[in-house]
Amino acid sequence: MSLDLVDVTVRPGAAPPLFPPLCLRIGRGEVTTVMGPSGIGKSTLLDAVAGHLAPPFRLDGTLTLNGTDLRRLKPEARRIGLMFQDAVLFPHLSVGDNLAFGLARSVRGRGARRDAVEAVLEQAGLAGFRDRDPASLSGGQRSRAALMRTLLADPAALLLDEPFSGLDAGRRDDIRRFTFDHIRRRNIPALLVTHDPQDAEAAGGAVIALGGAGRTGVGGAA
Ligand SMILES: Nc1ncnc2c1ncn2[C@@H]1O[C@H](COP(=O)(O)OP(=O)(O)OP(=O)(O)O)[C@@H](O)[C@H]1O
Repeated sequence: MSLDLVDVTVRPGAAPPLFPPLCLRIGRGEVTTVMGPSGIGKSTLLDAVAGHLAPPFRLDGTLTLNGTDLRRLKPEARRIGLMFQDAVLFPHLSVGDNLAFGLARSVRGRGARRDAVEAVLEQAGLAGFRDRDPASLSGGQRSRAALMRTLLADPAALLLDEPFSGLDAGRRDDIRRFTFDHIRRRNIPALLVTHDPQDAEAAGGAVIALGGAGRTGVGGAA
């Protein structure tokens, strides 16, 4: 059970690929970090995995999640959670309704949905915040709520694009630990894009430098 990339790269139309073919195997509960210079295509790689690649970009290579060919699936069928910098909560919904918005459709019934939201609020240290306006939360509280909203959708893998860079230094350590603990607890593979070596270190998994010469890769698929 893993997220596997075999000889994956992205081409803008007929132009050369943005980066040399990448091979990665990310096991359950593991976080692999992708680093590299600005413009090399890190965010575009995440778009490709999530299924949001827009023209003129084209994907080359093989992408599988737990053995399923992701390229055959529409984005919404891939069960991939996304977490970005400056996570945004819907301003017109309460914190609890924001989280319920992410809740997997498999959780049915008002009581069950409310219980699921209460449980993650508690895990996120946000017990009692259900009816609060998102604008009344600190940056760190908002980040935790946004991560929980993503996890409530019960993703089979998680993609993180500079998720901690909008946070002040004091908060960053807490949110990092919280995020990586949750990925391990959920036992899902995660792919992290960052410029911050401390993120890579805290992630604790393989670190890939995108944009070096030749084929790039780690893990069983390399
Ligand atoms: N229409 C296009 N045709 C050709 N190249 C394009 C087109 N649109 C974007 N690009 C290039 O594709 C690359 C996409 O970069 P991307 O945002 O994925 O990089 P990144 O590594 O995430 O950068 P950063 O670290 O700055 O966020 C850039 O080099 C950009 O110039």
